[in-house]
Amino acid sequence: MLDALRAQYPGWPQPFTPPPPVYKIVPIEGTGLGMVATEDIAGGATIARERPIFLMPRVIPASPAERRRIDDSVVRMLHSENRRAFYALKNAQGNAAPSEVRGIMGTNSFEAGPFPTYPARYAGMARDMSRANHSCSPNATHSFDPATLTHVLRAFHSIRAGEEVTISYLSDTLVSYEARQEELSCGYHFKCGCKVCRLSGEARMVSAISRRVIRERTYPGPMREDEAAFEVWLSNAVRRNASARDPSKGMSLQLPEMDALVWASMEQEGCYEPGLWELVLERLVKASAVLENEDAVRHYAKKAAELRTAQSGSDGGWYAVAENPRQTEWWAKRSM
Ligand SMILES: C[S@@+](CC[C@H](N)C(=O)[O-])C[C@H]1O[C@@H](n2cnc3c(N)ncnc32)[C@H](O)[C@@H]1O
Repeated sequence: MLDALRAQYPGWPQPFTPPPPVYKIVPIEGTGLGMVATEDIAGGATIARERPIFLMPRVIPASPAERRRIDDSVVRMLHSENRRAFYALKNAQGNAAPSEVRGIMGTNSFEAGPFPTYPARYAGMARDMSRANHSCSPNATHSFDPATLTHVLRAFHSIRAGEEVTISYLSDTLVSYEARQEELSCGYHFKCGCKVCRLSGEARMVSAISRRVIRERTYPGPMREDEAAFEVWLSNAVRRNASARDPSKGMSLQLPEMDALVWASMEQEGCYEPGLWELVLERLVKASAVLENEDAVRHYAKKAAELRTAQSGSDGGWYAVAENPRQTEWWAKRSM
């Protein structure tokens, strides 16, 4: 695996420069320690980049006793500073874990990899990043950069100084309140009191429905329907060219309805479903360009740039669209 990494990333692991600190680790009521922004952080910006204290395959074909010996010897081999940092991390699993090392790993590890030619899933812990608490409406997301062998934390959207930086521990944030609590209670031994879980009555119902709307649009059938609906919207927009431009004729066009609803739900819930948000934003950008609404193109393209950067480290060309709405091929398509 190391040879494959060196072949793919010359000079592996490539050096990296830790970004200037924009957070501090402080006690947060009801959660132990947490990460708080010390200055305003822009959407897509890197909050932290750290090498893991150590990496370990998630699954090792070994008996429980052997696994325990392997875990303990890995931690024993660490540099004393890293060993101290590791044992200082929270063990929320206590006696429910087979050992202290496994309890700390289970509480704090992030996904690491994938590594070329090696399919195993790895877990890595980070001194600061592992202090980030959970929210069902997180403002940051974790990724792993194999080239520099670093964990990276980036902001989904702008975070104000003094705001807590949160990530999601859930395998799926779009499930119900009860299902979310169950996963967090089994895996991390806490009852979530984030702003979404504190909602009650009608507000909780609206949140649940919004999450269901997002979930439903990720299925292949609805995905095809939304793509088809956009084509219909587009041909209507082109057909109604002249009258649609003149609001006095009562023909002003709205953005494609389902895309506008799904995007509003994603923003409200802070759930940017990979594989869906970019399709939705792309259609909203195209539709806004067709309607020659420069501000709307800028707005949606900037959101796409921030999310793409947060999830992958590169904006995918969205900032160029945000800067030059009139240069997109969709601009004024109606009048062509
Ligand atoms: C990875 S640690 C996060 C850092 C931890 N708060 C600390 O003091 O080191 C995960 C643990 O933090 C606590 N925690 C994280 N998010 C929480 C939340 N939303 N509500 C309550 N406790 C939370 C739980 O004890 C959880 O098992």
